[in-house]
Amino acid sequence: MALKSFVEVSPDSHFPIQNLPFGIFKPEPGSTPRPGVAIGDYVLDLSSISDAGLFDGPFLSGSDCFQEPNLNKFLALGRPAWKEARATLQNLLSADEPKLRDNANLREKSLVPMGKVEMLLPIVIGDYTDFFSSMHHARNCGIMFRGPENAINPNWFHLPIAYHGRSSSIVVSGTDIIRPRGQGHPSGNTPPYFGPSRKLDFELEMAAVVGPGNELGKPVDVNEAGDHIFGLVLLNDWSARDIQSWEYVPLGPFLGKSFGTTMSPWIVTLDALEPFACDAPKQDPQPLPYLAEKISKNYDISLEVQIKPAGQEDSCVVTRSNFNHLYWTVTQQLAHHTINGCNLRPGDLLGTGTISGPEPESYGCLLELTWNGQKPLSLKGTTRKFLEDGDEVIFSGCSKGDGYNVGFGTCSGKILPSP
Ligand SMILES: O=C(O)/C=C/C(=O)CC(=O)CC(=O)O
Ligand SMILES: [Ca+2]
Ligand SMILES: [Mg+2]
Repeated sequence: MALKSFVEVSPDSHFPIQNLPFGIFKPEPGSTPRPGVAIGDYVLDLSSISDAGLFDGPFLSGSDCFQEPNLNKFLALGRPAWKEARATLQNLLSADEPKLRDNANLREKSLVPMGKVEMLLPIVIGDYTDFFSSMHHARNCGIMFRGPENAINPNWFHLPIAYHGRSSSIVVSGTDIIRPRGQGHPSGNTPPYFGPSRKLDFELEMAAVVGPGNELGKPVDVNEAGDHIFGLVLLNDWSARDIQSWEYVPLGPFLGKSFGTTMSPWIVTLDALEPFACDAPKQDPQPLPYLAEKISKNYDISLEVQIKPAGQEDSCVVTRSNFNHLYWTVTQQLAHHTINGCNLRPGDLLGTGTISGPEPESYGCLLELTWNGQKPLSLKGTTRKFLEDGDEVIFSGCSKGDGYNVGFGTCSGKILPSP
């Protein structure tokens, strides 16, 4: 029999008892931020569960990590504590456990309707790195930016490359994004222009949330890298393609990326995703030993992007992809990140890179979907080459199990005009 909660959860919910993603929320305006897990249409307040002494296992009974306004302290405790929290919460929320089910007072205090809460960024992000791990995305961008002969640089197949992103401009889903201004260069010998970006794009990504991290100078073994990843979120690496293509040679992404990055509020744990683990693509050539994993796995997570065009009621699906298209796994990314001795810290964020699949309907950004604006997309009565002011971009992600989902909810943002 599948595990069931006493909290009513509709069959299409992203948040059944099998999921229990972690976030930070305010139960009402003015109240202090606190950790919670999503269960159906409710958020379970972990600060009240902790106050009630219900985290009684060896790792969490003496900890005040659930009284914190972010999850960093909990992340630093590592996998044994994460597993204990999940087991405690699955037990407390299950249909046949009376402790919370039959305690009206505690239920009233700790179960808050999701419609009433404000979700915040769940972690303090010290450092944000964005990888480039979909071969399809790398090839398509390469053809457009560098020409078909050199579409993918030879190093790409030997190491998961990345750029250092900007953590200060990472915002939680629902935050508006102001169209960036910057320099662009139309073509040929014309001088550069300055103004609002004319090629504003989204990038469909996910990101790994780092747990305990490592000491400076001590790399993480690729086969132990999984223990350093708490979970995954949806991530939109908004990109201004005109600013990017003019500025980023030879040093890489800068102002074309750093004006905003949106993440979903719920961190879905790797433990919840384990039933959806699948083989990662075969890597050819074989990676060097420090990147060779005993078990190389991805997760089967269906991803979808919708655009709600300015002034319209309905949104249109513009692409459908899957996390399992990634060539480099998140554990290889993490191991590679630390191989030179670089230290990761609790709450660091590792973007996967744009997740494009092989078919044009599965490309992960407008640059690819419209082939740099050459083939506009039709969206119910209107068309788009790139994003316009007032457009809202909505990502969703979900793994479908036998009679239940493990989902991420949504990650959305609306474009506001440049000031
Ligand atoms: O092909 C390039 O030169 C750059 C592509 C990107 O936009 C970089 C990036 O954000 C990586 C990714 O999302 O996969
Ligand atoms: Ca990116
Ligand atoms: Mg960005």
